[in-house]
Parts: sequence; structure tokens; C-alpha cells
Amino acid sequence: METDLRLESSLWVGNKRYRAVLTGWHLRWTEVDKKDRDKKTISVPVAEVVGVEEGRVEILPQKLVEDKDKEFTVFYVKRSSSGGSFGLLWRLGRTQFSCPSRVLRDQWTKQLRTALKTHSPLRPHRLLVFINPFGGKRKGRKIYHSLVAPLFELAGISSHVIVTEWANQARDHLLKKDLTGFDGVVCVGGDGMFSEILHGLIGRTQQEAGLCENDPAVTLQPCSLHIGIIPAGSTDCVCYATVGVIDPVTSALHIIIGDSQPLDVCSVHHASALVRYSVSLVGYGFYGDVLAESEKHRWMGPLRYDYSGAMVYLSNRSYAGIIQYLPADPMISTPRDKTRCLSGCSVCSRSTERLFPHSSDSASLYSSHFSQFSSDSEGEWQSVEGRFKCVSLTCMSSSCPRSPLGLSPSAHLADGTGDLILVWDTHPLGFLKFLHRHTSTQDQFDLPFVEVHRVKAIRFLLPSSDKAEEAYEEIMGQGHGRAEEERGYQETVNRSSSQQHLAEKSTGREMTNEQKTASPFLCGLCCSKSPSVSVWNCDGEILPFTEILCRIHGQLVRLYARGIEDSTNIHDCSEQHDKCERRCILNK
Ligand SMILES: Nc1ncnc2c1ncn2[C@@H]1O[C@H](COP(=O)(O)OP(=O)(O)OP(=O)(O)O)[C@@H](O)[C@H]1O
Ligand SMILES: CCCCCCCCCCCCC/C=C/[C@@H](O)[C@H](CO)NC(=O)CCCCC
Ligand SMILES: [Ca+2]
Repeated sequence: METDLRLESSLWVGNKRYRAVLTGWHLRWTEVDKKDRDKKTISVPVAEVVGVEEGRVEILPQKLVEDKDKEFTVFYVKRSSSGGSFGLLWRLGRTQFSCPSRVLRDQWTKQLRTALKTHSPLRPHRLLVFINPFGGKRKGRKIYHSLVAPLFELAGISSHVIVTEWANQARDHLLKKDLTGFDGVVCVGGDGMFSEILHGLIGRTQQEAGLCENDPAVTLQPCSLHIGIIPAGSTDCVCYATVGVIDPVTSALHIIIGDSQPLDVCSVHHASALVRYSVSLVGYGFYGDVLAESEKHRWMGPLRYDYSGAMVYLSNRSYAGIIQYLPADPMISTPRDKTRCLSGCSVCSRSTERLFPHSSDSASLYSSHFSQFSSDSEGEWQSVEGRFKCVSLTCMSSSCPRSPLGLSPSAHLADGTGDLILVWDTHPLGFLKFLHRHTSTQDQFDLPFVEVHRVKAIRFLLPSSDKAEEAYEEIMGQGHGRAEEERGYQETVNRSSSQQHLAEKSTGREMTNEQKTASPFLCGLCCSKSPSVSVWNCDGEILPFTEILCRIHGQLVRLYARGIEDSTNIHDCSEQHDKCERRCILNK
């Protein structure tokens, strides 16, 4: 194949002559008429070519085509350091080549297009795009139409765009409407919008496979449609943790070239029913309280989390609980092994084999049962009981601008495990130290009151004394909302097990007034009694239940991303790529 596609000739770029070579994998051009030591080769992997056009072409601010005769333009991914973030910014690179003849020009464009087809099998042709016009700073529509749509057009992608008019419209569309012909679904918004797509796609896939999402023991079927995220929210944690930067153009380019990043998903259950799915955080105590408090201050925008964080910190609360967890195999990786899950992560690649041992045998892939989590030889259920400042479970690092290394810096995107972080009750200054370490490279787990475990499942129970107290609070009014909600949910489950009903109930965005009243945050500085139970924060949504069971489903969805590229490894070794011992980004 390599030899079939090889094309080599002299080409001009401006007034300089180049020797250009197209092999199956790379397009390279080297300036001739230069002394050997000054010769520089530009090398673009075919997989990162965005498009090839006849003529001298510009696409922004609008498409302009000149000299269609002997010229062609190649658009490709160009990297630059992002300044603040760990990942790399991607930009659209463009080089206009002149050929000595039209015949040669046609040969170049034809061969480049053939190479693209051969080496980028996952490039999308047709995408379903949902834009949340109200996410973040309400710039979703502008971001899509000015920055993303022209790139999709250049790459020959056709998109069906839906600007949402109400919450959960995207989720319901994915659950019910015809999705034939689409290669992927793109959301333009924040983590909440991503969560809608996640619920819609997972639900639809299980419906079609005839699998019951409520049963935590069922091995769910991975979704076939890819998800692309164009960040336009106030929190874009999933984008940051899977791409390394929050930048619409970078994300659009990952979508165009058909990058594929599998992602673990956690299912949260209560009383034999699915409550929600999560990828970034299932958090009780501090993170639950911050979310509950922040809901009262939505008008502050993204700043509400900082304000609420400070308020909740000052209230100095801790909560009793029993946590049971099923450890993952510590021989594979641990949350304290100081590694980072970066693009091409070997732990995640090996996990694919482990998670899907007979990937060609689809029957065994999708019908096996988790048998109440006990058939694995990797560990027995463990149990701890006590008072905690917070209990968090994350399927990935959950890095975000607020915390560039994330909740668990060594967690993996696609290893089929999650990290359980237990912060025992401690002095306020100790807890502040823990929180502050999230903002630096200092190890937040290296503190005597912090434990972290790599797990496959967890259960959270209230001690019986708190159950009684919670019941009392419910009777007296404070917890009324939650009791109602819980009963209502159970009735829904009993009455009808329809997925739509369940999803409606569990992913409803708006908190009811009762739920708002039930929000457990009371300022410790001014209130005499604080509640004994917190709420769960599930990827930015408050869960209506306290006692839950969570199970990690390895690589349940795929994103148009490739994980974080290590910016310290950006170098060009195109001339001696075979001998290069560093992880090359440019010359894969
Ligand atoms: N047209 C719409 N009207 C109201 N809500 C919508 C609409 N479309 C989507 N939503 C909901 O808005 C929520 C927040 O959206 P998104 O995540 O895009 O923005 P965000 O600003 O990051 O969110 P948040 O403020 O919750 O952090 C999502 O949960 C989604 O369900
Ligand atoms: C003294 C300095 C203290 C600084 C503390 C920094 C700690 C930062 C940890 C950040 C963890 C983010 C986890 C991701 C959560 C998202 O799924 C969710 C939806 O977008 N966001 C929130 O719930 C928003 C919740 C935000 C909580 C802070
Ligand atoms: Ca994981």
C-alpha cells in the first residue's frame, strides 16, 4: 500500500521550490536549493490532513478560490502550545502548492484524497449537532457557525443542526428519533449538554440491544455513534479532561479527523433502578453541598461555584456514611502510581483487550453478566465506616481549568475503573490544604486523612442512626422534598419500567421546589443545626437519593478525541522517526 500511494515531485510554495513526497502515511515537503544543514522538512501525517482543494483556497472569513489550474491547497492540523493548559491547541494549517502541470496537480489531489480515505476510517461524513443556545456565556450558536461549521464544510462533513429549545430535547431526540446515516453526535455546550447526549445515546443503544439499564449486573452495550464536544458551557470538564484544552477549533479538528477516545462511564443505581450515568464526578459531602448551594446563585454564572465553595468550606461540615467498594486489580495500575493517562495511554490500550477479550465474538461481548460483581478474582468487597468531609468517585482525572491535574491525576479515561477518594473528617485547615493541592502539582492524596482506591464498583449506605434522623427530618419538613421525590420515583418504577419515564425522572434538569428546600446546605456560621445527610453531585446534577450503588462500565462510549497530548513531547523527528525513542506527536 505504501508503495502504491507513493508520489514524489517538485512543487512550488510561493517562490520556493520543494521536493514533496506522499507516502501512505505522510505528506512531506523539503526545500531544495538550500544547503543540506539548513534544509527543513515539514511533515504532516495523512491522518491529520483536513482537506485538499484545487486552486489557491482560503476559507476564512469566507471561501475564496483563485488560480484553479495548476495549484492545490492542503489544509491540515497544526499544533501550538496552549499557554495555560497541559494540552496542545490545534489550528488549521494551510499550504498552497503550485505544480508544473495540471496533470500533476490532478495526480496530487487524487492521491491525497485516496490516502485520506484509506488511513482515516473513522472520519465522520454526517453528524447530528445539538447546540444549547443558553449554555455558558450563551455563545453556542456563534461558536458553531463562525468557528466550526466552515471547518466541517471544508472537510466535506454534512451536518444536521438542532438548536435546542428546552432542556432534555437532545436526550429525547436521541432516545426516540431515527438516527440512520449519522456517524456521530456533536454537542455544543457544557458538561450538562454532554450529559444529555450521554444519556440519550446509552439509553438508545441499550433499548435496541434489549438490555435492562436498571440492573447494575448487566454488561451494557457500547455505543456505536461517536460523541464530539464543542466546548461552550460554563464548566467543560469532560472536554478539558479528554482533549487537554477548552477550545472549539481544536475540538472541531479532532472531530473532523475522526479521532476516537473510549471513555469509562459509571452507572448510578438506587433500589434496583438506574438513576443516572456519570463520567466525571459522583461526589457526596463537599461537592454535593457546593452544587446544592450554587443552584441558589445561578445568576452569578460560573463564579457561583467559587462563592458556594467558600460558603460550604466555612460551614465546616462532615457526614457519616458506610462505603463499600470493589477494588480493581492493583497489578495493572493504582491511583498513586504517579503516571498520567495521556494520548496513546498503554494502560487504557491494554484494558481494551481485558474488557473485550473476544471482540470478534459479539455475542460473548454483550451478553455476559457482571454477576453481582463477584465473579472477578480481582478483589473482595471492602467496607469502611466513619465521618467524611467528602466521598468522590471519578472515572477519569476530571482535570479542568480550576484543577489542571484533576480530582485524581493518575486516573485513566478508558481502563474500566474509577477512583474512590475518601476524605475523612478533619480540621478545617487540613481540608483547605487538600482542596488547595487540587490547584497545584502537590499530591492531594499525600495527607493522613485522605484515602484513594481504584475500584470497579461502590455502594454508599447511611448508618442506621442517620437513617432515623433523616426520616425525622423528612417528617419535620426539612427533608420532605427528598422523601417525596424518592417515593415518586419508586412509584414510577413500579407503574411502568419504560425507559423514557425513568430517564425523564432521573435526568430532569430542574430541581423541584421541594428538592431545593431539601438542599442540605445550612451555613455553619449562622445556623444552629446542620443536617446529617448531604446530597450527591452527579456530573453537576443533584441526585434525589442518598443510598446508591455505582458501577464502572469500561469504554461504554467513544469521543472524537485522543486524550491529552503531552506538550513536553512536541518535537519533529521526521527524518529519523524510526530511531526516535521519544513519544512523537508529530510523526506517528
Ligand atoms: N434550550 C434549552 N433551554 C434550557 N435548558 C437547556 C436547553 N438546552 C439544553 N439545556 C440544558 O442546559 C443545561 C446546561 O447546559 P450546558 O451544560 O450546555 O451549559 P453550562 O453553562 O455549562 O451549564 P451549567 O450552568 O449547568 O454549568 C444542560 O443540562 C441542558 O440539559
Ligand atoms: C482553596 C482553593 C480551593 C479550590 C478547590 C478546587 C477543587 C476543584 C475540583 C474540581 C472538580 C471538578 C469535578 C467535575 C465536576 C463536573 O462534573 C460538574 C459538572 O460540570 N461540575 C460541578 O459540579 C461543579 C462543582 C465545582 C466544585 C468546586
Ligand atoms: Ca477510568
